[in-house]
Amino acid sequence: MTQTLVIKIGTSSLTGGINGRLSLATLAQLVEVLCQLRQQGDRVVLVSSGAVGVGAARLNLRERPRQLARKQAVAAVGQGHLMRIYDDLFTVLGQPIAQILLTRHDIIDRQSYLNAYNTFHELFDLGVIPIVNENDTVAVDELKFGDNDTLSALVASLVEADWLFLLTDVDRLYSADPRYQADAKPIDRVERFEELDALAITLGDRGSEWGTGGMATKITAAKIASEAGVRTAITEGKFPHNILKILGGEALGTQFIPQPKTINARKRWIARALIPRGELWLDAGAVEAIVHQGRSLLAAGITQVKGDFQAQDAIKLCNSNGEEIARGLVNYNRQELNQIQGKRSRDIPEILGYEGAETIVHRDNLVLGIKDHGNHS
Ligand SMILES: Nc1ncnc2c1ncn2[C@@H]1O[C@H](COP(=O)(O)OP(=O)(O)O)[C@@H](O)[C@H]1O
Ligand SMILES: N[C@@H](CCC(=O)OP(=O)(O)O)C(=O)O
Repeated sequence: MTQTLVIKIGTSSLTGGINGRLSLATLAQLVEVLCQLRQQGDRVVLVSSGAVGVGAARLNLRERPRQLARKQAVAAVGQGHLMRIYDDLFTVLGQPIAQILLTRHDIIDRQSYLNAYNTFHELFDLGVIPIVNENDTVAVDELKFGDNDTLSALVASLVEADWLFLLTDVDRLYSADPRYQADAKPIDRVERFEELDALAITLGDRGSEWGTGGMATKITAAKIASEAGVRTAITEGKFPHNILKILGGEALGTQFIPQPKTINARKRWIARALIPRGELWLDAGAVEAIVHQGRSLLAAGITQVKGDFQAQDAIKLCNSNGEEIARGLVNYNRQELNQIQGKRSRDIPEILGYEGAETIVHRDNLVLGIKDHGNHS
């Protein structure tokens, strides 16, 4: 059976050894495994970090640059170098590759998102392995993925992958960072994310010296992927053959069981690809109408408006305690909502002086049961 596989390799696995230089053995084995999967007929996407790390090594920098402009410049050096190495290795095995650099903005913009979808599918048809990274050189600070774990999960959701592999420098998730707690317990399988909350895992906020996200961003990625029906495995990048073993059914690494897909691709994009720009707090009647009766949100049930947003931005819908109960695309901007919150729909044209949408968030643009990810600490 043909499968779609997204494999993400972190900086910590790509660069090892002396002075953070590229770990050639790992790269060569990874390339071999990916070519094997391609030859079996699978569709393969590689999400590769390393632009900043490789750029820094190329420029003989001793530590990861912190300042944005410097990081962007170093990434520009590293990305080209990294692709050249990938192209050399894949060419040895006759495998064509492509470079796809994405920014958060490309994912937020529906048209760019759909274009990216079409490009991935054309590349699959052509038998190419796309290699994805964040377009670090142009990404603006407040609109960055920052770590490639989240990016890889959004790519897995976009291409409707069967599997997401997160290759890192530990063999699996533990109850605590194994670098500091020798007795940390390994976690092999996660059926439901509530189990992780119950285990009270400690993840830290930063990974190894060159990595960015640590385990917290990997869990967030696994949640996003799982919601999109994608099975996720965290495993050690040093042993790329583990990918084949896991696909063959071996219980290696930490494997996250996907949830049944309950929302369509467009609603997944609203819920996870977009960044909410504001909040609408609702009274009990409005909560009941949207949660239990599947209705659109009308102005009458809005009690508070927060944030600064434009029409068609994503916003959070919250109950009277401020807990998020849904997310959606809003039909009015902040100033308009200040005027019409709590008002009857039929009075809106007179208040605003023009005919607007009847609903504030239409039910086709509304996603229920949303929880903010990444609340592990
Ligand atoms: N609970 C945990 N289980 C496993 N590893 C953890 C945990 N908490 C923190 N870590 C650390 O996360 C690191 C991997 O993250 P990171 O360096 O960002 O990797 P990558 O570059 O692969 O994204 C590991 O080296 C490990 O020390
Ligand atoms: N886009 C960045 C990724 C940053 C990064 O280090 O990510 P990761 O190693 O996956 O935690 C790069 O290529 O350097």
